[in-house]
Amino acid sequence: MAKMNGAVLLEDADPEEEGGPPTCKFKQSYSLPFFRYKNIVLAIVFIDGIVSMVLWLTGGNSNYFVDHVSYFHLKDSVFDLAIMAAVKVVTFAPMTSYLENVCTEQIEKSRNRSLKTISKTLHFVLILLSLGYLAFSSTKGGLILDSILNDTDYKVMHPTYNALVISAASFSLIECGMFLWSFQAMKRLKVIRILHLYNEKGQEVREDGKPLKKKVDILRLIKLAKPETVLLIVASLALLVSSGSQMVAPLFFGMVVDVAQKSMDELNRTVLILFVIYLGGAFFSMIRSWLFNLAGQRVVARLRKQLFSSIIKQEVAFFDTNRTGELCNRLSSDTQVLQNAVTVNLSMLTRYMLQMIGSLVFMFSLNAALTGVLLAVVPVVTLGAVQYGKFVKKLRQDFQDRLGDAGTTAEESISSIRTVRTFSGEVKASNSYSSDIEKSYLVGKKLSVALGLFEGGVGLLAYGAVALVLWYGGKLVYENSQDSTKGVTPGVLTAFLLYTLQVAMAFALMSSLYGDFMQALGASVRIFDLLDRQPEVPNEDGMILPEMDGSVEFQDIHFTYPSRPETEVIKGISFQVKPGEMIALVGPSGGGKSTLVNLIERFYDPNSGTIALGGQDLKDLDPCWFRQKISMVSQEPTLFACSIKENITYGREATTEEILEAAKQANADEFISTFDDGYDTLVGERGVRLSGGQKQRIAIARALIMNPALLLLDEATSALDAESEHLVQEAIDRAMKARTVIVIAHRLSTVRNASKVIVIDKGRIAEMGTHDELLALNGVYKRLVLRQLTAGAMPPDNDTDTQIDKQNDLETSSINFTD
Ligand SMILES: Nc1ncnc2c1ncn2[C@@H]1O[C@H](COP(=O)(O)OP(=O)(O)OP(=O)(O)O)[C@@H](O)[C@H]1O
Repeated sequence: MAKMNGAVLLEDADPEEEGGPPTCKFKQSYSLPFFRYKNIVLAIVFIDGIVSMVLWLTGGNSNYFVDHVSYFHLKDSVFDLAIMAAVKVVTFAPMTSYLENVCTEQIEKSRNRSLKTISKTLHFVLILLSLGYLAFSSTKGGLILDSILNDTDYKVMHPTYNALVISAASFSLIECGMFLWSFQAMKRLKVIRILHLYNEKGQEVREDGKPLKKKVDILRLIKLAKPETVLLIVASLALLVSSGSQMVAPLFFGMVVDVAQKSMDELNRTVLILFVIYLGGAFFSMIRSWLFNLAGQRVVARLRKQLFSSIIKQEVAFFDTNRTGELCNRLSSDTQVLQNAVTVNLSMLTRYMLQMIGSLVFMFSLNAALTGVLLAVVPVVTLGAVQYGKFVKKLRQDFQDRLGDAGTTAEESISSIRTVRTFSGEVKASNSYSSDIEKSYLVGKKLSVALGLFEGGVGLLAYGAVALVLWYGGKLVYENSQDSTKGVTPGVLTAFLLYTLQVAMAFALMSSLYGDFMQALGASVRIFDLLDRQPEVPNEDGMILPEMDGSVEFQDIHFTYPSRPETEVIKGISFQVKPGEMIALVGPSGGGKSTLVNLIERFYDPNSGTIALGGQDLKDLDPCWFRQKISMVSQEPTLFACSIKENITYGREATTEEILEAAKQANADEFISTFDDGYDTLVGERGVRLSGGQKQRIAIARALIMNPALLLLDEATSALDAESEHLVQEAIDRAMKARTVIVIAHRLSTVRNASKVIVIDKGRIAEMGTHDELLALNGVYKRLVLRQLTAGAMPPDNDTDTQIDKQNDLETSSINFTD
């Protein structure tokens, strides 16, 4: 058994033993909650030790102390009790800890005899010891009490010594009770222990395998601002000065009230000082606010950059399960919440705390009794605010989540505006967004009431305190007017009231900051989760081959999409593509052709089997490097919202000549030249300002400029008009020359030219061979061809060859090899 930071790892536990861990695909470990028997006992024993020592050391005078040690007497000395408390700490604390360890181990190895014996002995010794301490302290207490009552010569001890005797007896009684209960408490360990599950990457997961949300890490949250330390130090100094001015100002305010009754000169001087204090305060407030906000902006900019690079590095499967809108929300609103939390809110918190503490110090110095009246209400307000704050935090979190959902819905509709328009989906989209917003509004409504009650409640209590102070202060001013040695002057009361207002305001604002902090803590969990996430498929590191010939080999590949783990999509596929070959993948829709292409790009890793590229296992190669050697042209290429030139050079930097050459090869130069801005023409979001055929030709140019060793091609099925299709096809044919090509084929001409045709059906290779060989097989391939040729009707077998011959004349026409 191994132990780590209080957590007991059970993965090594002996499976022979009864009570061993249940078989589970995750690694398991247990930890114990903090509030448990052992820690309570330790707390009691330590408090006993500290209280006894303090009572002993602070009682009597030094002679008394020496007398007690050197001339020990059971009824006159308490030295023995102090030593007893110390001995308790050094015996009970390690023994109880050891007992807990033994009993935890016993849960897994309940038949282990030696563990049983050790735990029984420990229980027994602890009970015996505690009974002994109880007997001693109570006997001593009884004897002293008897002497006080009946022995007239008995010299009563110092009060703290008497307190020590009472405390020793009481603590011994509590400890004895605790140890008598230890059998039961240790049995409960099995029930109270917390199970932790870890996946193979060491991430803590829930039972369903999903990663467990990490707890809030406040220290890490604050560390975000570490690079701004200098800025924050200067800002904090400014904060100190501005808070200082705020703290002394009421004092001078009070003085003004008092001196106004005496002399005009003094009044002028005091008001001038007050003015200078306010001026200085305003200047430093400005510096404070500027620097804290600046630090906040820098933190959030850095955080956003880090977060985006973490998101963009994630494996493709991550984006199958995480919605774009949700991720964008993390980037925009969650980071915004954090910006305020780690800088501005932190500064406000410090400011209000300083304001509160400073004001209270001044208030005490002005009048302790008045301050006492004020402080009587503070704990009530604090407790109420904290409890209510928790409730508000939950509501805020809920509100933020629902708002996030609405944002995602809006993003989806706006980014797919063409589809929305085509299907007249505006009303549907609006309804869907409205319904999401309605849900967030319902929570928002509750939140508004809760916030209102929160602020109102805290305000009522705070200003109630002010009213109380005013009444009591008024009484003191009245007393002062009757007898100048009593009570306080009106100036002191004024200053005091201002301080009270300051404390009340600081307190109320601090409680509203509490809500903001809670919101930031919630956001930080989500942000840190994303920041820490390691992509399952790495993007860098690995071998770089001296040369890449573009050959590909699949060996018994099985694959399941992580977002749909119950369906195996590829079921044991093996094939080889030699350098320079052109392989056509054909088969019914949903058979798994695109999935094979995704696997070559290592968008996903197969469940089993190996894929070799250039003769080397794909997993050993540097993904960044090999992806440079592969180009992919899909049916519906995505362009970025920048210029044509920038789109063509997306994969690598290129000279103007290279760009022109690639565009010419891709039959794109001609139409680009007709645009006013030529290669600098902006293509719009996802290339919306271009036609389908134009987009495809730019995508081909983008692929060609990489001069790939392996070209992955998903032929366009139809969508294009004849002229456009011809231009695209010509570009594709040119692109396919002199390199290894794997094409998801939809055209008979492509298939006929292929070195090998692989028919993929339901995740398996149904047939493999040349066009002619497959036709001769008279199987799936032939049926696919014929179904297309005869518009779905199956012709009689003897007509087949004639029809194929006819079709061969129409080599350039498009064939859809789908069901
Ligand atoms: N990202 C994904 N997550 C989960 N399942 C997926 C994903 N992409 C594809 N699939 C499923 O995998 C199976 C194979 O899909 P694939 O796209 O490879 O088929 P295909 O042969 O290329 O089809 P088509 O010719 O229609 O493009 C389908 O059942 C599909 O639903």
